[in-house]
Amino acid sequence: MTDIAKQMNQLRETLRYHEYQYHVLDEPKIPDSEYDRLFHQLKTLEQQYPEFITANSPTQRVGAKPLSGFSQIIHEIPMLSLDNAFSDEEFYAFVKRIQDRLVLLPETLEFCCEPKLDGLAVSILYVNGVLTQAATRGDGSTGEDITANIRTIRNIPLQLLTDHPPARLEVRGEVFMPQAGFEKLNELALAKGEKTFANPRNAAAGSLRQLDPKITSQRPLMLNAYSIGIVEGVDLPETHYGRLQWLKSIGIPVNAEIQLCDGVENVLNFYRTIQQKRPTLGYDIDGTVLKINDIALQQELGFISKAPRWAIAYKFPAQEEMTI
Ligand SMILES: NC(=O)n1nc(-c2ccco2)nc1N
Repeated sequence: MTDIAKQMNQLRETLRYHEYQYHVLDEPKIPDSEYDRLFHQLKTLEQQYPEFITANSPTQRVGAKPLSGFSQIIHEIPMLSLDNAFSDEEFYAFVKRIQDRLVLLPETLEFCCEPKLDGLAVSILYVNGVLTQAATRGDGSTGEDITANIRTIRNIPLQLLTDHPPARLEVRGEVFMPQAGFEKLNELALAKGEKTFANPRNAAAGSLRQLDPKITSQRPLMLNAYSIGIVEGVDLPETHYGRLQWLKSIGIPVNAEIQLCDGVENVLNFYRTIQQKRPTLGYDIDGTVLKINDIALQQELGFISKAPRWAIAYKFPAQEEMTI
């Protein structure tokens, strides 16, 4: 490989490292200006030596041309929906159903507790560590191919940060728009006499459904992963929390509020703590998702038709609708 090509690959690795530090660990090691300088340096070299451009270079996030439409993708593993609870009593009933079903009941039940992000569920497939395909949840069995738009989301890595990537890894998570970005987008739209969005969830959905990736690329979208679908060629941790930590270690952003809670009272404390923090999070949530942490127990409990027996969305009381 020529020295130029080596220099370009080195720049790509450096940029990927700093993207990880900034977007996943929230611990930037360099100022944005230095990142922009490195990015511009790589962009310039790629313009001078286009033969050395790689598909997953950090400069290749925005697709060339708009699509004429979205093709359909069938989910190999259906994307499940969640049963809801709206009170402590309904959560207790959910736990009792679990206790009644488990053959060997552990002393206490450990839950992985997560904020329930109010965005759009997506599925992102990495083949040998490279972002290859992405789809909306759709009806749970079939979704729309939004690969070109997902590639433009800055905190989603175009390739996994590991020397031993799994043959296939499907990351499932929520794409959302932070409130600050939503307000700025609506101000811009108002100033340009364009339509505004009623709420960040609609703004995220509208941005992901753009046929032109250049438009999506200008929208302040983020992903937080919350589960794994297809996985081949790697031994995963045996707990849900352990799997989320593993995703984070290979470059996938995971929500910072996620906690392990042992026993029902600690789970309810988490619910109330997140409810209190809700106005300060900077993004919309509509409750929490409380999951049995042990994978073997999840598998023993299985699903009722589409929803899992091992997880429940405990929602907050409806807020008065926002008026724009
Ligand atoms: N929306 C959201 O934040 N979700 N959704 C799940 C989920 C849906 C199905 C299994 O897990 N988990 C979280 N944190």
